[in-house]
Amino acid sequence: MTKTKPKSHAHNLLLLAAICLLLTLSGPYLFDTYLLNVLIKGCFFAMAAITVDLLWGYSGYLTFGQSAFFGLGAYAAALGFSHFGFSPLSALLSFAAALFGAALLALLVGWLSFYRGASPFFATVISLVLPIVAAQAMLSGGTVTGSSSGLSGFDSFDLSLEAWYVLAAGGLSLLALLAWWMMQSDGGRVLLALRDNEERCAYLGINTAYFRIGLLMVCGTLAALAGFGYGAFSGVVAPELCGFVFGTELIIWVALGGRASVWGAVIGALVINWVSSYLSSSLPFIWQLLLGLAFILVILWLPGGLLPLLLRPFQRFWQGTAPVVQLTPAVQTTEAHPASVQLSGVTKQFGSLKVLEGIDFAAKGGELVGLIGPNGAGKTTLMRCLADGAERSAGQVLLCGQSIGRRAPNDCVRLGLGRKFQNANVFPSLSVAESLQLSRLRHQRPRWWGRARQLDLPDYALAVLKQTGLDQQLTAIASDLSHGQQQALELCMVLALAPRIVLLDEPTAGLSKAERSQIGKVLAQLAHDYGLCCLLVEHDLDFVAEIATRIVVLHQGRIVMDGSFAEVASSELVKRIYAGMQQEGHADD
Ligand SMILES: Nc1ncnc2c1ncn2[C@@H]1O[C@H](COP(=O)(O)OP(=O)(O)OP(=O)(O)O)[C@@H](O)[C@H]1O
Repeated sequence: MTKTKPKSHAHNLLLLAAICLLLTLSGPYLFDTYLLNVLIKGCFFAMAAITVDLLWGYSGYLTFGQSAFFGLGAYAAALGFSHFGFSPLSALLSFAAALFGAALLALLVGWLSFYRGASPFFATVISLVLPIVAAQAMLSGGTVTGSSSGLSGFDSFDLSLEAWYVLAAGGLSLLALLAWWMMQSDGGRVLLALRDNEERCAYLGINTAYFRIGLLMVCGTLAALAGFGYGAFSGVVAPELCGFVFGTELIIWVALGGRASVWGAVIGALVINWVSSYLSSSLPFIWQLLLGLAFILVILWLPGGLLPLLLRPFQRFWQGTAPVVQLTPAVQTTEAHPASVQLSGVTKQFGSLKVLEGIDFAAKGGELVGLIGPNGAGKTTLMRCLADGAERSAGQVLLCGQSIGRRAPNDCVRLGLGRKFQNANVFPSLSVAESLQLSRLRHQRPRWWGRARQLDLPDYALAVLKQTGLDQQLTAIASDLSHGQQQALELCMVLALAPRIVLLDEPTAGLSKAERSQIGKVLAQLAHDYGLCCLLVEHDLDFVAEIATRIVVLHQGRIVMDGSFAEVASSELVKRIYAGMQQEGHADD
C-alpha cells in the first residue's frame, strides 16, 4: 500500500484558494438569479459565522452577540444612504462609522466581559444582553432607524447581481482563507490554548484578557463589515438583524457546519441559508423545528460538527504537517534580583473562616522547601497566595525582592514565579512543542502568519525535557500522553518560563515509583545545580525526606515548625498532629 505524503499548510492554502477562485468566478454562470440572491446574502452571513467560529470554536467564548455587530454594520449603511443620500463620500463615511463603531463597541463589551475576575458565564450573559439592547435601540429609534419596519428603499452601489456575487463570494473567500491560515499559525495556537485551559495560560504569563479583547475587536469589526455589505446589497435592514435570534442562528450554523473549522462555519451558513430559502416558505415552522433538533443532536453526539465528519475519509489527502521544531538553549540573562520568596503576616479568610493566619516565611535560591501538613492545613491556599496577588486577605508577599501587591497570576510570572498544579494542567489539544512555545510567549511573540521552527528554552528546561524523554515526542498531542508524561510536560512548561521560584503542588500524585524517583532527581537538580528556589507541597514524607533541604509544617493555617527533616521527624508536636489526623481518619471510618 502506498502511503500518502502529508501536505504542507502552504500547499493546502493554494488548493483552497484555487477552489475559492473557481467558485467565485464561475458562480454567475452556474446559478440562476434567485440562487445568486440567496448566495450573496449567504456569503455575508457566512462572514459573520466565521467570526463566531473564531470566538467560540477556536477561543472558547460562546457569544450570542455577533448579530449586534452585523446589525451595526447593516444599519450604518442604511442610515448613511437613507438620510444623506448615496454618494462616494456618504459610502466612505458610513463604512468608516461601521468599522470604528464596531471596534469601539467590541472594546467596551470585551472590557466588561473579560476584566479581571469575570467568569466565562458572565461573558456569555453579556453577549446575550448585547443583541437584545441593540435590537431595542433600533426599535426605539423612531423615524431615524425606521422602528420595527427598519429602513428600506435607499439608493446603494450600482452593481449588477453578478458583480455583487463576485464581491460577496470573493470577500468571503478572502476572509475564510485568511482566517484558516492564521488559525494554523502560532497565534492560532494561543486561541486554542485559551479555549483548552485559560487558567494555565494565565500561569504561563499570558495576559488572557488582552488576547480576548483584541480578538473580539477584530471579530466585531469583521462582522460589521459583513453587515455593511449585506445592508448595501439587500437595501432592507430591520431590528432582527441585530437581534438575539439571529445571534443564535449564527451559533447553530457554526455548530452544524463544524466548530473550530473555518470551512465548517462557511459551509454551515451557506447550506442552511440555501435550504432555508426553499423550505422556510413551504414549511416555515417545521423547518425551524428540524434545524433546532439537528442542532441538539449535533451538540450531543457530534461536537465537531458535520463537515469534519464528512471529510474524515479524505483526511490523509488533506492533513497538513506541523513544522519540525528545533530545540535550542535560550540566551541566559543575568537576573537583577536573586531568587527569593518572603512572606510576612500573610492571612487568608473565606468569610469568617481563617484558613491562613500570620504566615511569616522566607526561602532563597538553592533551597528546596518541603511544605507538609495534614489535609486542610492550608498548603494549597498558601501556594495560591504566592502566585496571585488577589488571593490573600492581608500581609505581604515578595518574589525576588519585589512585592506582588494585587498583581494577577500572569504578572506574578513576570516577577520570576512558575506554578505547577496538583493535577497535570496541560493543553489537551496542543502538541508538546506547541505547549512549550506558549511558555515562551514573553520572549518570542506569537506569529500570526506562520509557525516558528525554533524553540529557545532555558538550560534546565532542556535538561528536564531530555531526562523525561519528551524531547523525542515534540509532535505528540498532550491528551495522548500518559499521566506521568503530562505531569512532566507541565513541569517543562513551567521551567520554560525561566522562573527563579517554582511552586510544586504534589508533583508526584498518581505517578509510578520509577516516575517518582525520576521527578525527585529533577527537582533536586533544579534547586542544587541551577539555584532555583523550589517550594514543594507533598504528602509523601519519604519523598520529601529524600530531596528537601528544609521542611515547613503547616497546621490549621499556621506554621508550627520550620527545620531539617530530622528535626521535624523527631518533633513530638508534629507526631501529635499526624497522630490526631490518623485518629480522625479512624473515627471517620
Ligand atoms: N474557596 C474556598 N471557600 C471556603 N473554604 C475553602 C476554599 N478553599 C479552601 N477552603 C478551605 O481552606 C482550608 C485549607 O484548604 P487547602 O486546600 O489549602 O488545604 P491543603 O492543606 O492544601 O489540603 P490538602 O492536603 O487536602 O490538599 C480547608 O479547610 C478548605 O476547606
